[in-house]
Amino acid sequence: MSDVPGIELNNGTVIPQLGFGVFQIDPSDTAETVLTAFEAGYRHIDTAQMYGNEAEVGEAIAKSGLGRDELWITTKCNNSNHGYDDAQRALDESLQKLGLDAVDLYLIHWPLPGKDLYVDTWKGFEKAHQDGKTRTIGVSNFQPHHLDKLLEETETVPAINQIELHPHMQQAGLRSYHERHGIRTEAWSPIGQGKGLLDAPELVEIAQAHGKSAAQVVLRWHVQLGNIIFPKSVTPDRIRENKDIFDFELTHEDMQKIDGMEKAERLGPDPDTFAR
Ligand SMILES: NC(=O)C1=CN([C@@H]2O[C@H](COP(=O)(O)OP(=O)(O)OC[C@H]3O[C@@H](n4cnc5c(N)ncnc54)[C@H](OP(=O)(O)O)[C@@H]3O)[C@@H](O)[C@H]2O)C=CC1
Ligand SMILES: O=C1CO[C@H](CO)[C@@H](O)[C@@H]1O
Repeated sequence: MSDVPGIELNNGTVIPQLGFGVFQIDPSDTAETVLTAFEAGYRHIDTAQMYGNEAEVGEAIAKSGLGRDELWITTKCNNSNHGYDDAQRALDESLQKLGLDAVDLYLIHWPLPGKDLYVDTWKGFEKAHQDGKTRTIGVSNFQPHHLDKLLEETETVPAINQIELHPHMQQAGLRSYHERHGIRTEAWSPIGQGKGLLDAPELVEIAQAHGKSAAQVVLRWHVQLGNIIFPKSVTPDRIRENKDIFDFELTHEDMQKIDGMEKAERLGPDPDTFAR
């Protein structure tokens, strides 16, 4: 039995709240690193066509001996593949690389203001879902105005919006939009990419009080907020450490202290201008 809680989505499927992210893992290290994550008990992998390591994630899945129904695999449609037909072709390519008949979650990686094709792309996603190539469809880096347009012009409410979210970029407005519309929040760069954030005195103090690391405290803060997370690491001890977050609880005061760290400071691109 996995100790990772599941979160129910608006289509009734259940996603493991903790997964493993593989952005910036070199393809030559990916299969071994994902196998280390599987050994540590992770069952949810977050990859993307953009990351260039889907084939190696597929290699790890094949080698793991785990049943397909034990795993949650997410991938994302690359920015170069927006549009009704291209999005479906891109998913076919990802499935071939992953060695799967279907993924659990397919995401539009960025809304891409320059192209403004995300409504057509989403209709392609709806078709891919009907065709059984993905169990669930969602978006990433969407702002409320992008979501409004999908809700007005298409049939399916995204199950998930994957957005940059950590103590320095808490996204209160988007999170409450998601709650109002039954969309679950996935937090990318959940520990703020490690450096800097994890030295913050607030986190160090809370970590000492619980006998945990600052990374575990931040990940636990996400869990208690209901966010879905997939920290990345190539370091086996950290891979195990980041999963060891289900045996303690942050107090209301701890949560408030971390809430007070908000700076509205992005580490990644702004979705309203990012157009590549
Ligand atoms: N949809 C989108 O646009 C985006 C999605 N993502 C997704 O989110 C995932 C996670 O985000 P990412 O940007 O990688 O950032 P994370 O917040 O997961 O941080 C990863 C960094 O933190 C370090 N780290 C990991 N664990 C610890 C620890 N316990 N203590 C100290 N340092 C640690 C890692 O180092 P090391 O590896 O050396 O151990 C790495 O440098 C990605 O892999 C990807 O799947 C990310 C960006 C954008
Ligand atoms: O997933 C991703 C990883 O990070 C990149 C740089 O911030 C993003 O562009 C991309 O969306």
